[in-house]
Amino acid sequence: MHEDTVVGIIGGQGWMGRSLGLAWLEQGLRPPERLVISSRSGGDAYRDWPEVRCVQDNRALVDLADVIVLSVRPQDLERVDIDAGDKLVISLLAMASCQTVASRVGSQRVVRAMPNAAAEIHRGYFPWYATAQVSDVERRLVQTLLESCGTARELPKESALDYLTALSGAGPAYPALLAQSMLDHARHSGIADDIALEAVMQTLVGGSLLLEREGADPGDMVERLIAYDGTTAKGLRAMIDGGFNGILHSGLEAAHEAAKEA
Ligand SMILES: NC(=O)C1=CN([C@@H]2O[C@H](COP(=O)(O)OP(=O)(O)OC[C@H]3O[C@@H](n4cnc5c(N)ncnc54)[C@H](O)[C@@H]3O)[C@@H](O)[C@H]2O)C=CC1
Ligand SMILES: O=C(O)[C@@H]1CCC=N1
Repeated sequence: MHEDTVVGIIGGQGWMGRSLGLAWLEQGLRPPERLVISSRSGGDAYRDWPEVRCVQDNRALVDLADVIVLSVRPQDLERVDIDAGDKLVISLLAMASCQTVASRVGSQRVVRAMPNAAAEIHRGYFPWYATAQVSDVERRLVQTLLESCGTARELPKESALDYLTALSGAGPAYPALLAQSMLDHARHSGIADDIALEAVMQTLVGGSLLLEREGADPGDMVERLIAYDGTTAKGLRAMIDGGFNGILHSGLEAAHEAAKEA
């Protein structure tokens, strides 16, 4: 990335926009004077970076920026009235294809990326797809900008992004649902709230870190614990026989359907 490159984030005070913007500042990827933020809702996410330019007018942002990140809710896209010309536009929007974004912003150099909530702690997952007009140099820039908040991966086909919106885009919600269900059961089993919460959180975080370190197929761990044939196996068999996979898959399917552009 050229040292003079100015990056603008439309919606930069929002959850994903500020996750990226602050990561770039904290990691030195962009000096504050090379970052421009616009947001309809105001906000003070950049209060510690006074040289960051916060503007109200998206057209002013487009004039100032070389690369434009679009980080508004899908339903707000139609109100983003800009002409990005031949500039690179990186869209974080769910349910909005590259073609839809290109038609809206007036540039054919579009990247569509699908972040997730863990971007906030730089453990996100960013699959992304670029239109043919995006150059190799720009693709390297995109990869650098996105992996500031976790893991980023360029996809060969845009079509996978609808499914990944459901799988990884929404994904951080699934451990939260699992934790909530485990907590409910622990409390109904007479475990004190503080112990129940500590047990659930340590178990889910520790178990995830163990999976990450093992690096193996998670199914191997499931099979290994079933083969161990202890109390864990009794629980796993009851969950699997009780329809766990079917319920999870139906949820992923519902989210996938919702992610498809209308
Ligand atoms: N939050 C998440 O976990 C994920 C979000 N996404 C996508 O990221 C995008 C941003 O989502 P969030 O950051 O969660 O939303 P958010 O609601 O936190 O932030 C959106 C920001 O855009 C601003 N905005 C709206 N219209 C505007 C306009 N015309 N001009 C300038 N700013 C405007 C709002 O004021 C707000 O600050 C969405 O398209 C969403 O689908 C994708 C995956 C995960
Ligand atoms: O829930 C949503 O609509 C956004 C897009 C995928 C994850 N969060």
